[in-house]
Amino acid sequence: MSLVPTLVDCEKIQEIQRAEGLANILAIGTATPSNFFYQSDYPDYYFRLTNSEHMVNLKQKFIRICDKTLIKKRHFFFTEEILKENPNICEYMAPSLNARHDLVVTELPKLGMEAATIAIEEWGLPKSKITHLIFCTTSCVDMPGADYYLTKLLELSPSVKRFMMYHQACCGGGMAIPLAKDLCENNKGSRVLVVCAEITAILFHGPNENDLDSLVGQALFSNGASAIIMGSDPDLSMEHSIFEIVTTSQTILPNTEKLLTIHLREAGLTFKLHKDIPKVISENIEDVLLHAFSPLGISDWNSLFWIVHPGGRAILDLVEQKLKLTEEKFRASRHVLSEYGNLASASVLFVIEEMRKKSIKEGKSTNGEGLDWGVLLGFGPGLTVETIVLLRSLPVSTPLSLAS
Ligand SMILES: CC(C)(COP(=O)(O)OP(=O)(O)OC[C@H]1O[C@@H](n2cnc3c(N)ncnc32)[C@H](O)[C@@H]1OP(=O)(O)O)[C@@H](O)C(=O)NCCC(=O)NCCSC(=O)/C=C/c1ccc(O)cc1
Repeated sequence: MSLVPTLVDCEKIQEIQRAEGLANILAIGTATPSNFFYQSDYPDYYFRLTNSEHMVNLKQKFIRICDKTLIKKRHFFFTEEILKENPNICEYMAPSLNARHDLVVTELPKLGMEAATIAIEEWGLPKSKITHLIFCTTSCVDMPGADYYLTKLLELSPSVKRFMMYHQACCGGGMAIPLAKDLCENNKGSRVLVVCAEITAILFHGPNENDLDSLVGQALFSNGASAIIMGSDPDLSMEHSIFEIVTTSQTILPNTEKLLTIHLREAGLTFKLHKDIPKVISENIEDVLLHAFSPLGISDWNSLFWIVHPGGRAILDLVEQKLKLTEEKFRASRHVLSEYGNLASASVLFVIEEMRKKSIKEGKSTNGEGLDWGVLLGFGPGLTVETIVLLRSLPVSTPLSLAS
């Protein structure tokens, strides 16, 4: 008798491996370093710390940029003490990659663990049920990676299947969800922990008159971690479904590869943020949405709830104007931008959490501000990638950890 499985057997095996339902978000956690600055105080701190007080005009420009961001505060891992011990990190483009990496590599999994622990606690099931881990960051590159150290810190099973997503920048969160969805839907019973953590110390640079893009970045980026647990076919006697992930898609915008570029150099991450990024995103956004939503017969953008990467105030303003959205549609994204700044890959999960929390607080009928359908948008480097995740928001059920 042959021991080689027949084609029919293989199909059966494949069928058994697949989940029945769509992937769901089952729990969320967020964390930030305790050290933070109010945006209004940041220009004084930044120019003093980098010994740049003599650049009077540039400081005035930085004050104007900070003011226009509509960011209220940002959390940072780097304290004044750490920066003073590492003057090369403050000096514009001085070789400093080793020092940055040595600081970030050990701290990043710890920050990720804080967010993951909150998500696991909310989920309420034993950690041994986590089958996959996706760790996403643009803050360092190392081996073994942050996924490995987080597995050890959380005491997950050594046979958890790990995926490390490096350097996807701001679309990282939006890219991790489609990967987790595929894992959930193709592996019956799997539970995927997604962690996005950023300690953007890797791109902290002193000011320079010839690098205004960097100056804009110094006014935007901040540190934090977010985590979600995803799974298909939730056991509703023990698990809460927050959002169902219906479809995902990704698009490269034409002729945009020079608009947002990020390079790993001896001085850390250097980047170009073209002034036209908000305009180009807004000009393309309707086509991207039509492509994603026309199969569902949805074209009234105000009928959706919106989880948009808070990349910068101007991006939110122009997209909102272009789609003729009412003011409250980007409330959750604007709130996250104001309270935390641009958290790169971790941002969109902060927005999901903010939307869910507010929906519960206001007694809405679904986690998506009382609406059934919504969209998640992430904007990434290039500007070559747009990621869209469609969500069907499920009825509000308050997890125990949020009930008080
Ligand atoms: C809040 C901004 C920065 C300023 O507001 P505004 O309404 O445009 O105001 P202004 O036009 O008056 O600009 C204020 C000043 O800033 C200058 N400026 C205005 N954008 C610029 C500019 N890209 N260049 C260089 N000068 C400028 C502008 O020229 C002006 O200078 P001045 O006339 O002397 O006051 C606004 O432009 C804005 O939100 N821009 C979008 C920012 C943006 O591209 N966000 C990034 C998306 S990508 C991302 O999220 C992640 C990247 C990432 C990267 C690395 C990682 O590790 C992880 C992640």
